Amino acid sequence: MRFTKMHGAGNDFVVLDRRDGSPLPPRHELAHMADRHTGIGCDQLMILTPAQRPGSVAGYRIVNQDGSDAGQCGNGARCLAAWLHRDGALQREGVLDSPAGPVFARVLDEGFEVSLSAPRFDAPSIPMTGVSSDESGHRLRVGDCDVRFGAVSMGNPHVVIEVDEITAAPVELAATLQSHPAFPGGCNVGFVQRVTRAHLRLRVIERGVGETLACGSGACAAHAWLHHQGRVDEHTAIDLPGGRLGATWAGGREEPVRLSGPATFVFEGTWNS
Ligand SMILES: N[C@H](CCC[C@H](N)C(=O)O)C(=O)O
Repeated sequence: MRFTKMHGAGNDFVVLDRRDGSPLPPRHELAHMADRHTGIGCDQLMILTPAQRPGSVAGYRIVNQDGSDAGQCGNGARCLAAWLHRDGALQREGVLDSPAGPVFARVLDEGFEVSLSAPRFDAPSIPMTGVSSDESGHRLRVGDCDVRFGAVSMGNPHVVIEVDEITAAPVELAATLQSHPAFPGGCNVGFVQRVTRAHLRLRVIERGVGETLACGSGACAAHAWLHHQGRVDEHTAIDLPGGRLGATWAGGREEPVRLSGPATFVFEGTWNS
């Protein structure tokens, strides 16, 4: 089975081409491919599938390192745009059918951009239940801590916790939040430091993976949440441990969040199943 290893700001992927509609390998085999010790190693497998809508370039599915499905993956979508561009299937721009709906992909002079869905902040969209909320956000008791956070669906669930200093973020809270009954589908947990109205620092502990070097939908969620609170401008540069991403959203209810950044080819290979 041919595969391509890629990364976007250190968030790494195994890309499989199933645009011919052939069946996917079983889930345990996908998790084996993602394993960093006994497999190829990646945060997510990005699987190209046949287009679902007339005019779309391709569809895709996302499988986390632990074999679970995800509804969206911003950096993975950017890497697929780069893959399809190299393949000749995507010229300057085109639509990809993601599990969360259409994603508009664009080749930039430097890097690749995708327009993910409009952010959703309501509890059922996350999904999230049993938390106390006011206009400044949500709160949840986790052990001795009163955790205040934002919640955003980017097609996948994100908790956004603002911290004063990213190096001192209480990342150990993430595991408890991820398995908390308040989030029946689990969640990705981002810790964000607002440096200025146009510059953020972010770390994301991903559902189904652990801490990643970057998370595109997490970057969009952090930007959208802070913009929703009136605390950042329309565009932010977001520094993650693996590199810089850009997020753009001016607050329109149906306006997609745009995510830009690098998409890099690492190697091609054959997996012997
Ligand atoms: N790395 C991805 C997110 C994967 C999402 C996944 N961990 C989940 O929602 O379960 C990104 O760039 O958006």
